Amino acid sequence: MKMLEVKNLCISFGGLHAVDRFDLSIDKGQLYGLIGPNGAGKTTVFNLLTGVYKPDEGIVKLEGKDITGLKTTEINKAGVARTFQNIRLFKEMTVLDNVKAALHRSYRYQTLTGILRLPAYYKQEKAMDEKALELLEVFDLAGESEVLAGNMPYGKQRKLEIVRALATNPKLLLLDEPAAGMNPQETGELMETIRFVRDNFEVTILLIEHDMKLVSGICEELTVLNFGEELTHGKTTEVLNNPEVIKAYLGE
Ligand SMILES: Nc1ncnc2c1ncn2[C@@H]1O[C@H](COP(=O)(O)OP(=O)(O)OP(=O)(O)O)[C@@H](O)[C@H]1O
Repeated sequence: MKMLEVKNLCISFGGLHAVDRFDLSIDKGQLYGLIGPNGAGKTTVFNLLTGVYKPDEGIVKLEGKDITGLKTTEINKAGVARTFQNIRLFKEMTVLDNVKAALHRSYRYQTLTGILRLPAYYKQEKAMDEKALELLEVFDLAGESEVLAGNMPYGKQRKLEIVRALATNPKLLLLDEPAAGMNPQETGELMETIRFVRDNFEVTILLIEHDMKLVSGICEELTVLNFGEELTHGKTTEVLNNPEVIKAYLGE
């Protein structure tokens, strides 16, 4: 069974077909790329997959389960997590608390337990501390657990975003331009991190990226969007050598 199966996804804003008859099929454990020129509709696809927008038409299935049109929280619960083009961290909170905020979704105590600070509350807080630190250790961020997220270097903030997404225990991780604003060294480290995540967290990854070095370095297959429609899809090297794709990027 496919991890993600998208058929005939469509959404228009006014007269603009932002995403038009879009199909996507991703196997479990794949590292898949969604590329295309600026304004092609890539982020809109992510917004449709995560329930930010409801599609006008089409169907989205996660491991065979229809998740089309569900709310963002329901889709996250079903196993889809994402990061954003612009970093969205709680910059005034510590690195540890950022991860704990994401974990809260899976560790739910009764409101009263929290308000009255009953023993169950402390037990769960401790469990969350341990889980968050464990995750941070895996990503070599445990040493900075008490640092304010906004004070960390850019590359580490991006890494923390991925940790926060993983804290929700996803089957499918969507990364929106994870290398945006990174220097070549940070991008190189990010590629290692993404591969590591795929191999060690049993997660399937779909990423949007403009950095072709990253795309060709880690994506096994690609779909190219152009003006809201699929231009082509297939193995990464074949797609990147396709004259139509080169033309779309050069804007000829
Ligand atoms: N909420 C909205 N209302 C109106 N138009 C929108 C909305 N969201 C996206 N669009 C339009 O849909 C088109 C696709 O935008 P989108 O952000 O998905 O492109 P993209 O491929 O992610 O671009 P980039 O690579 O520059 O991030 C654009 O023309 C954009 O202006």
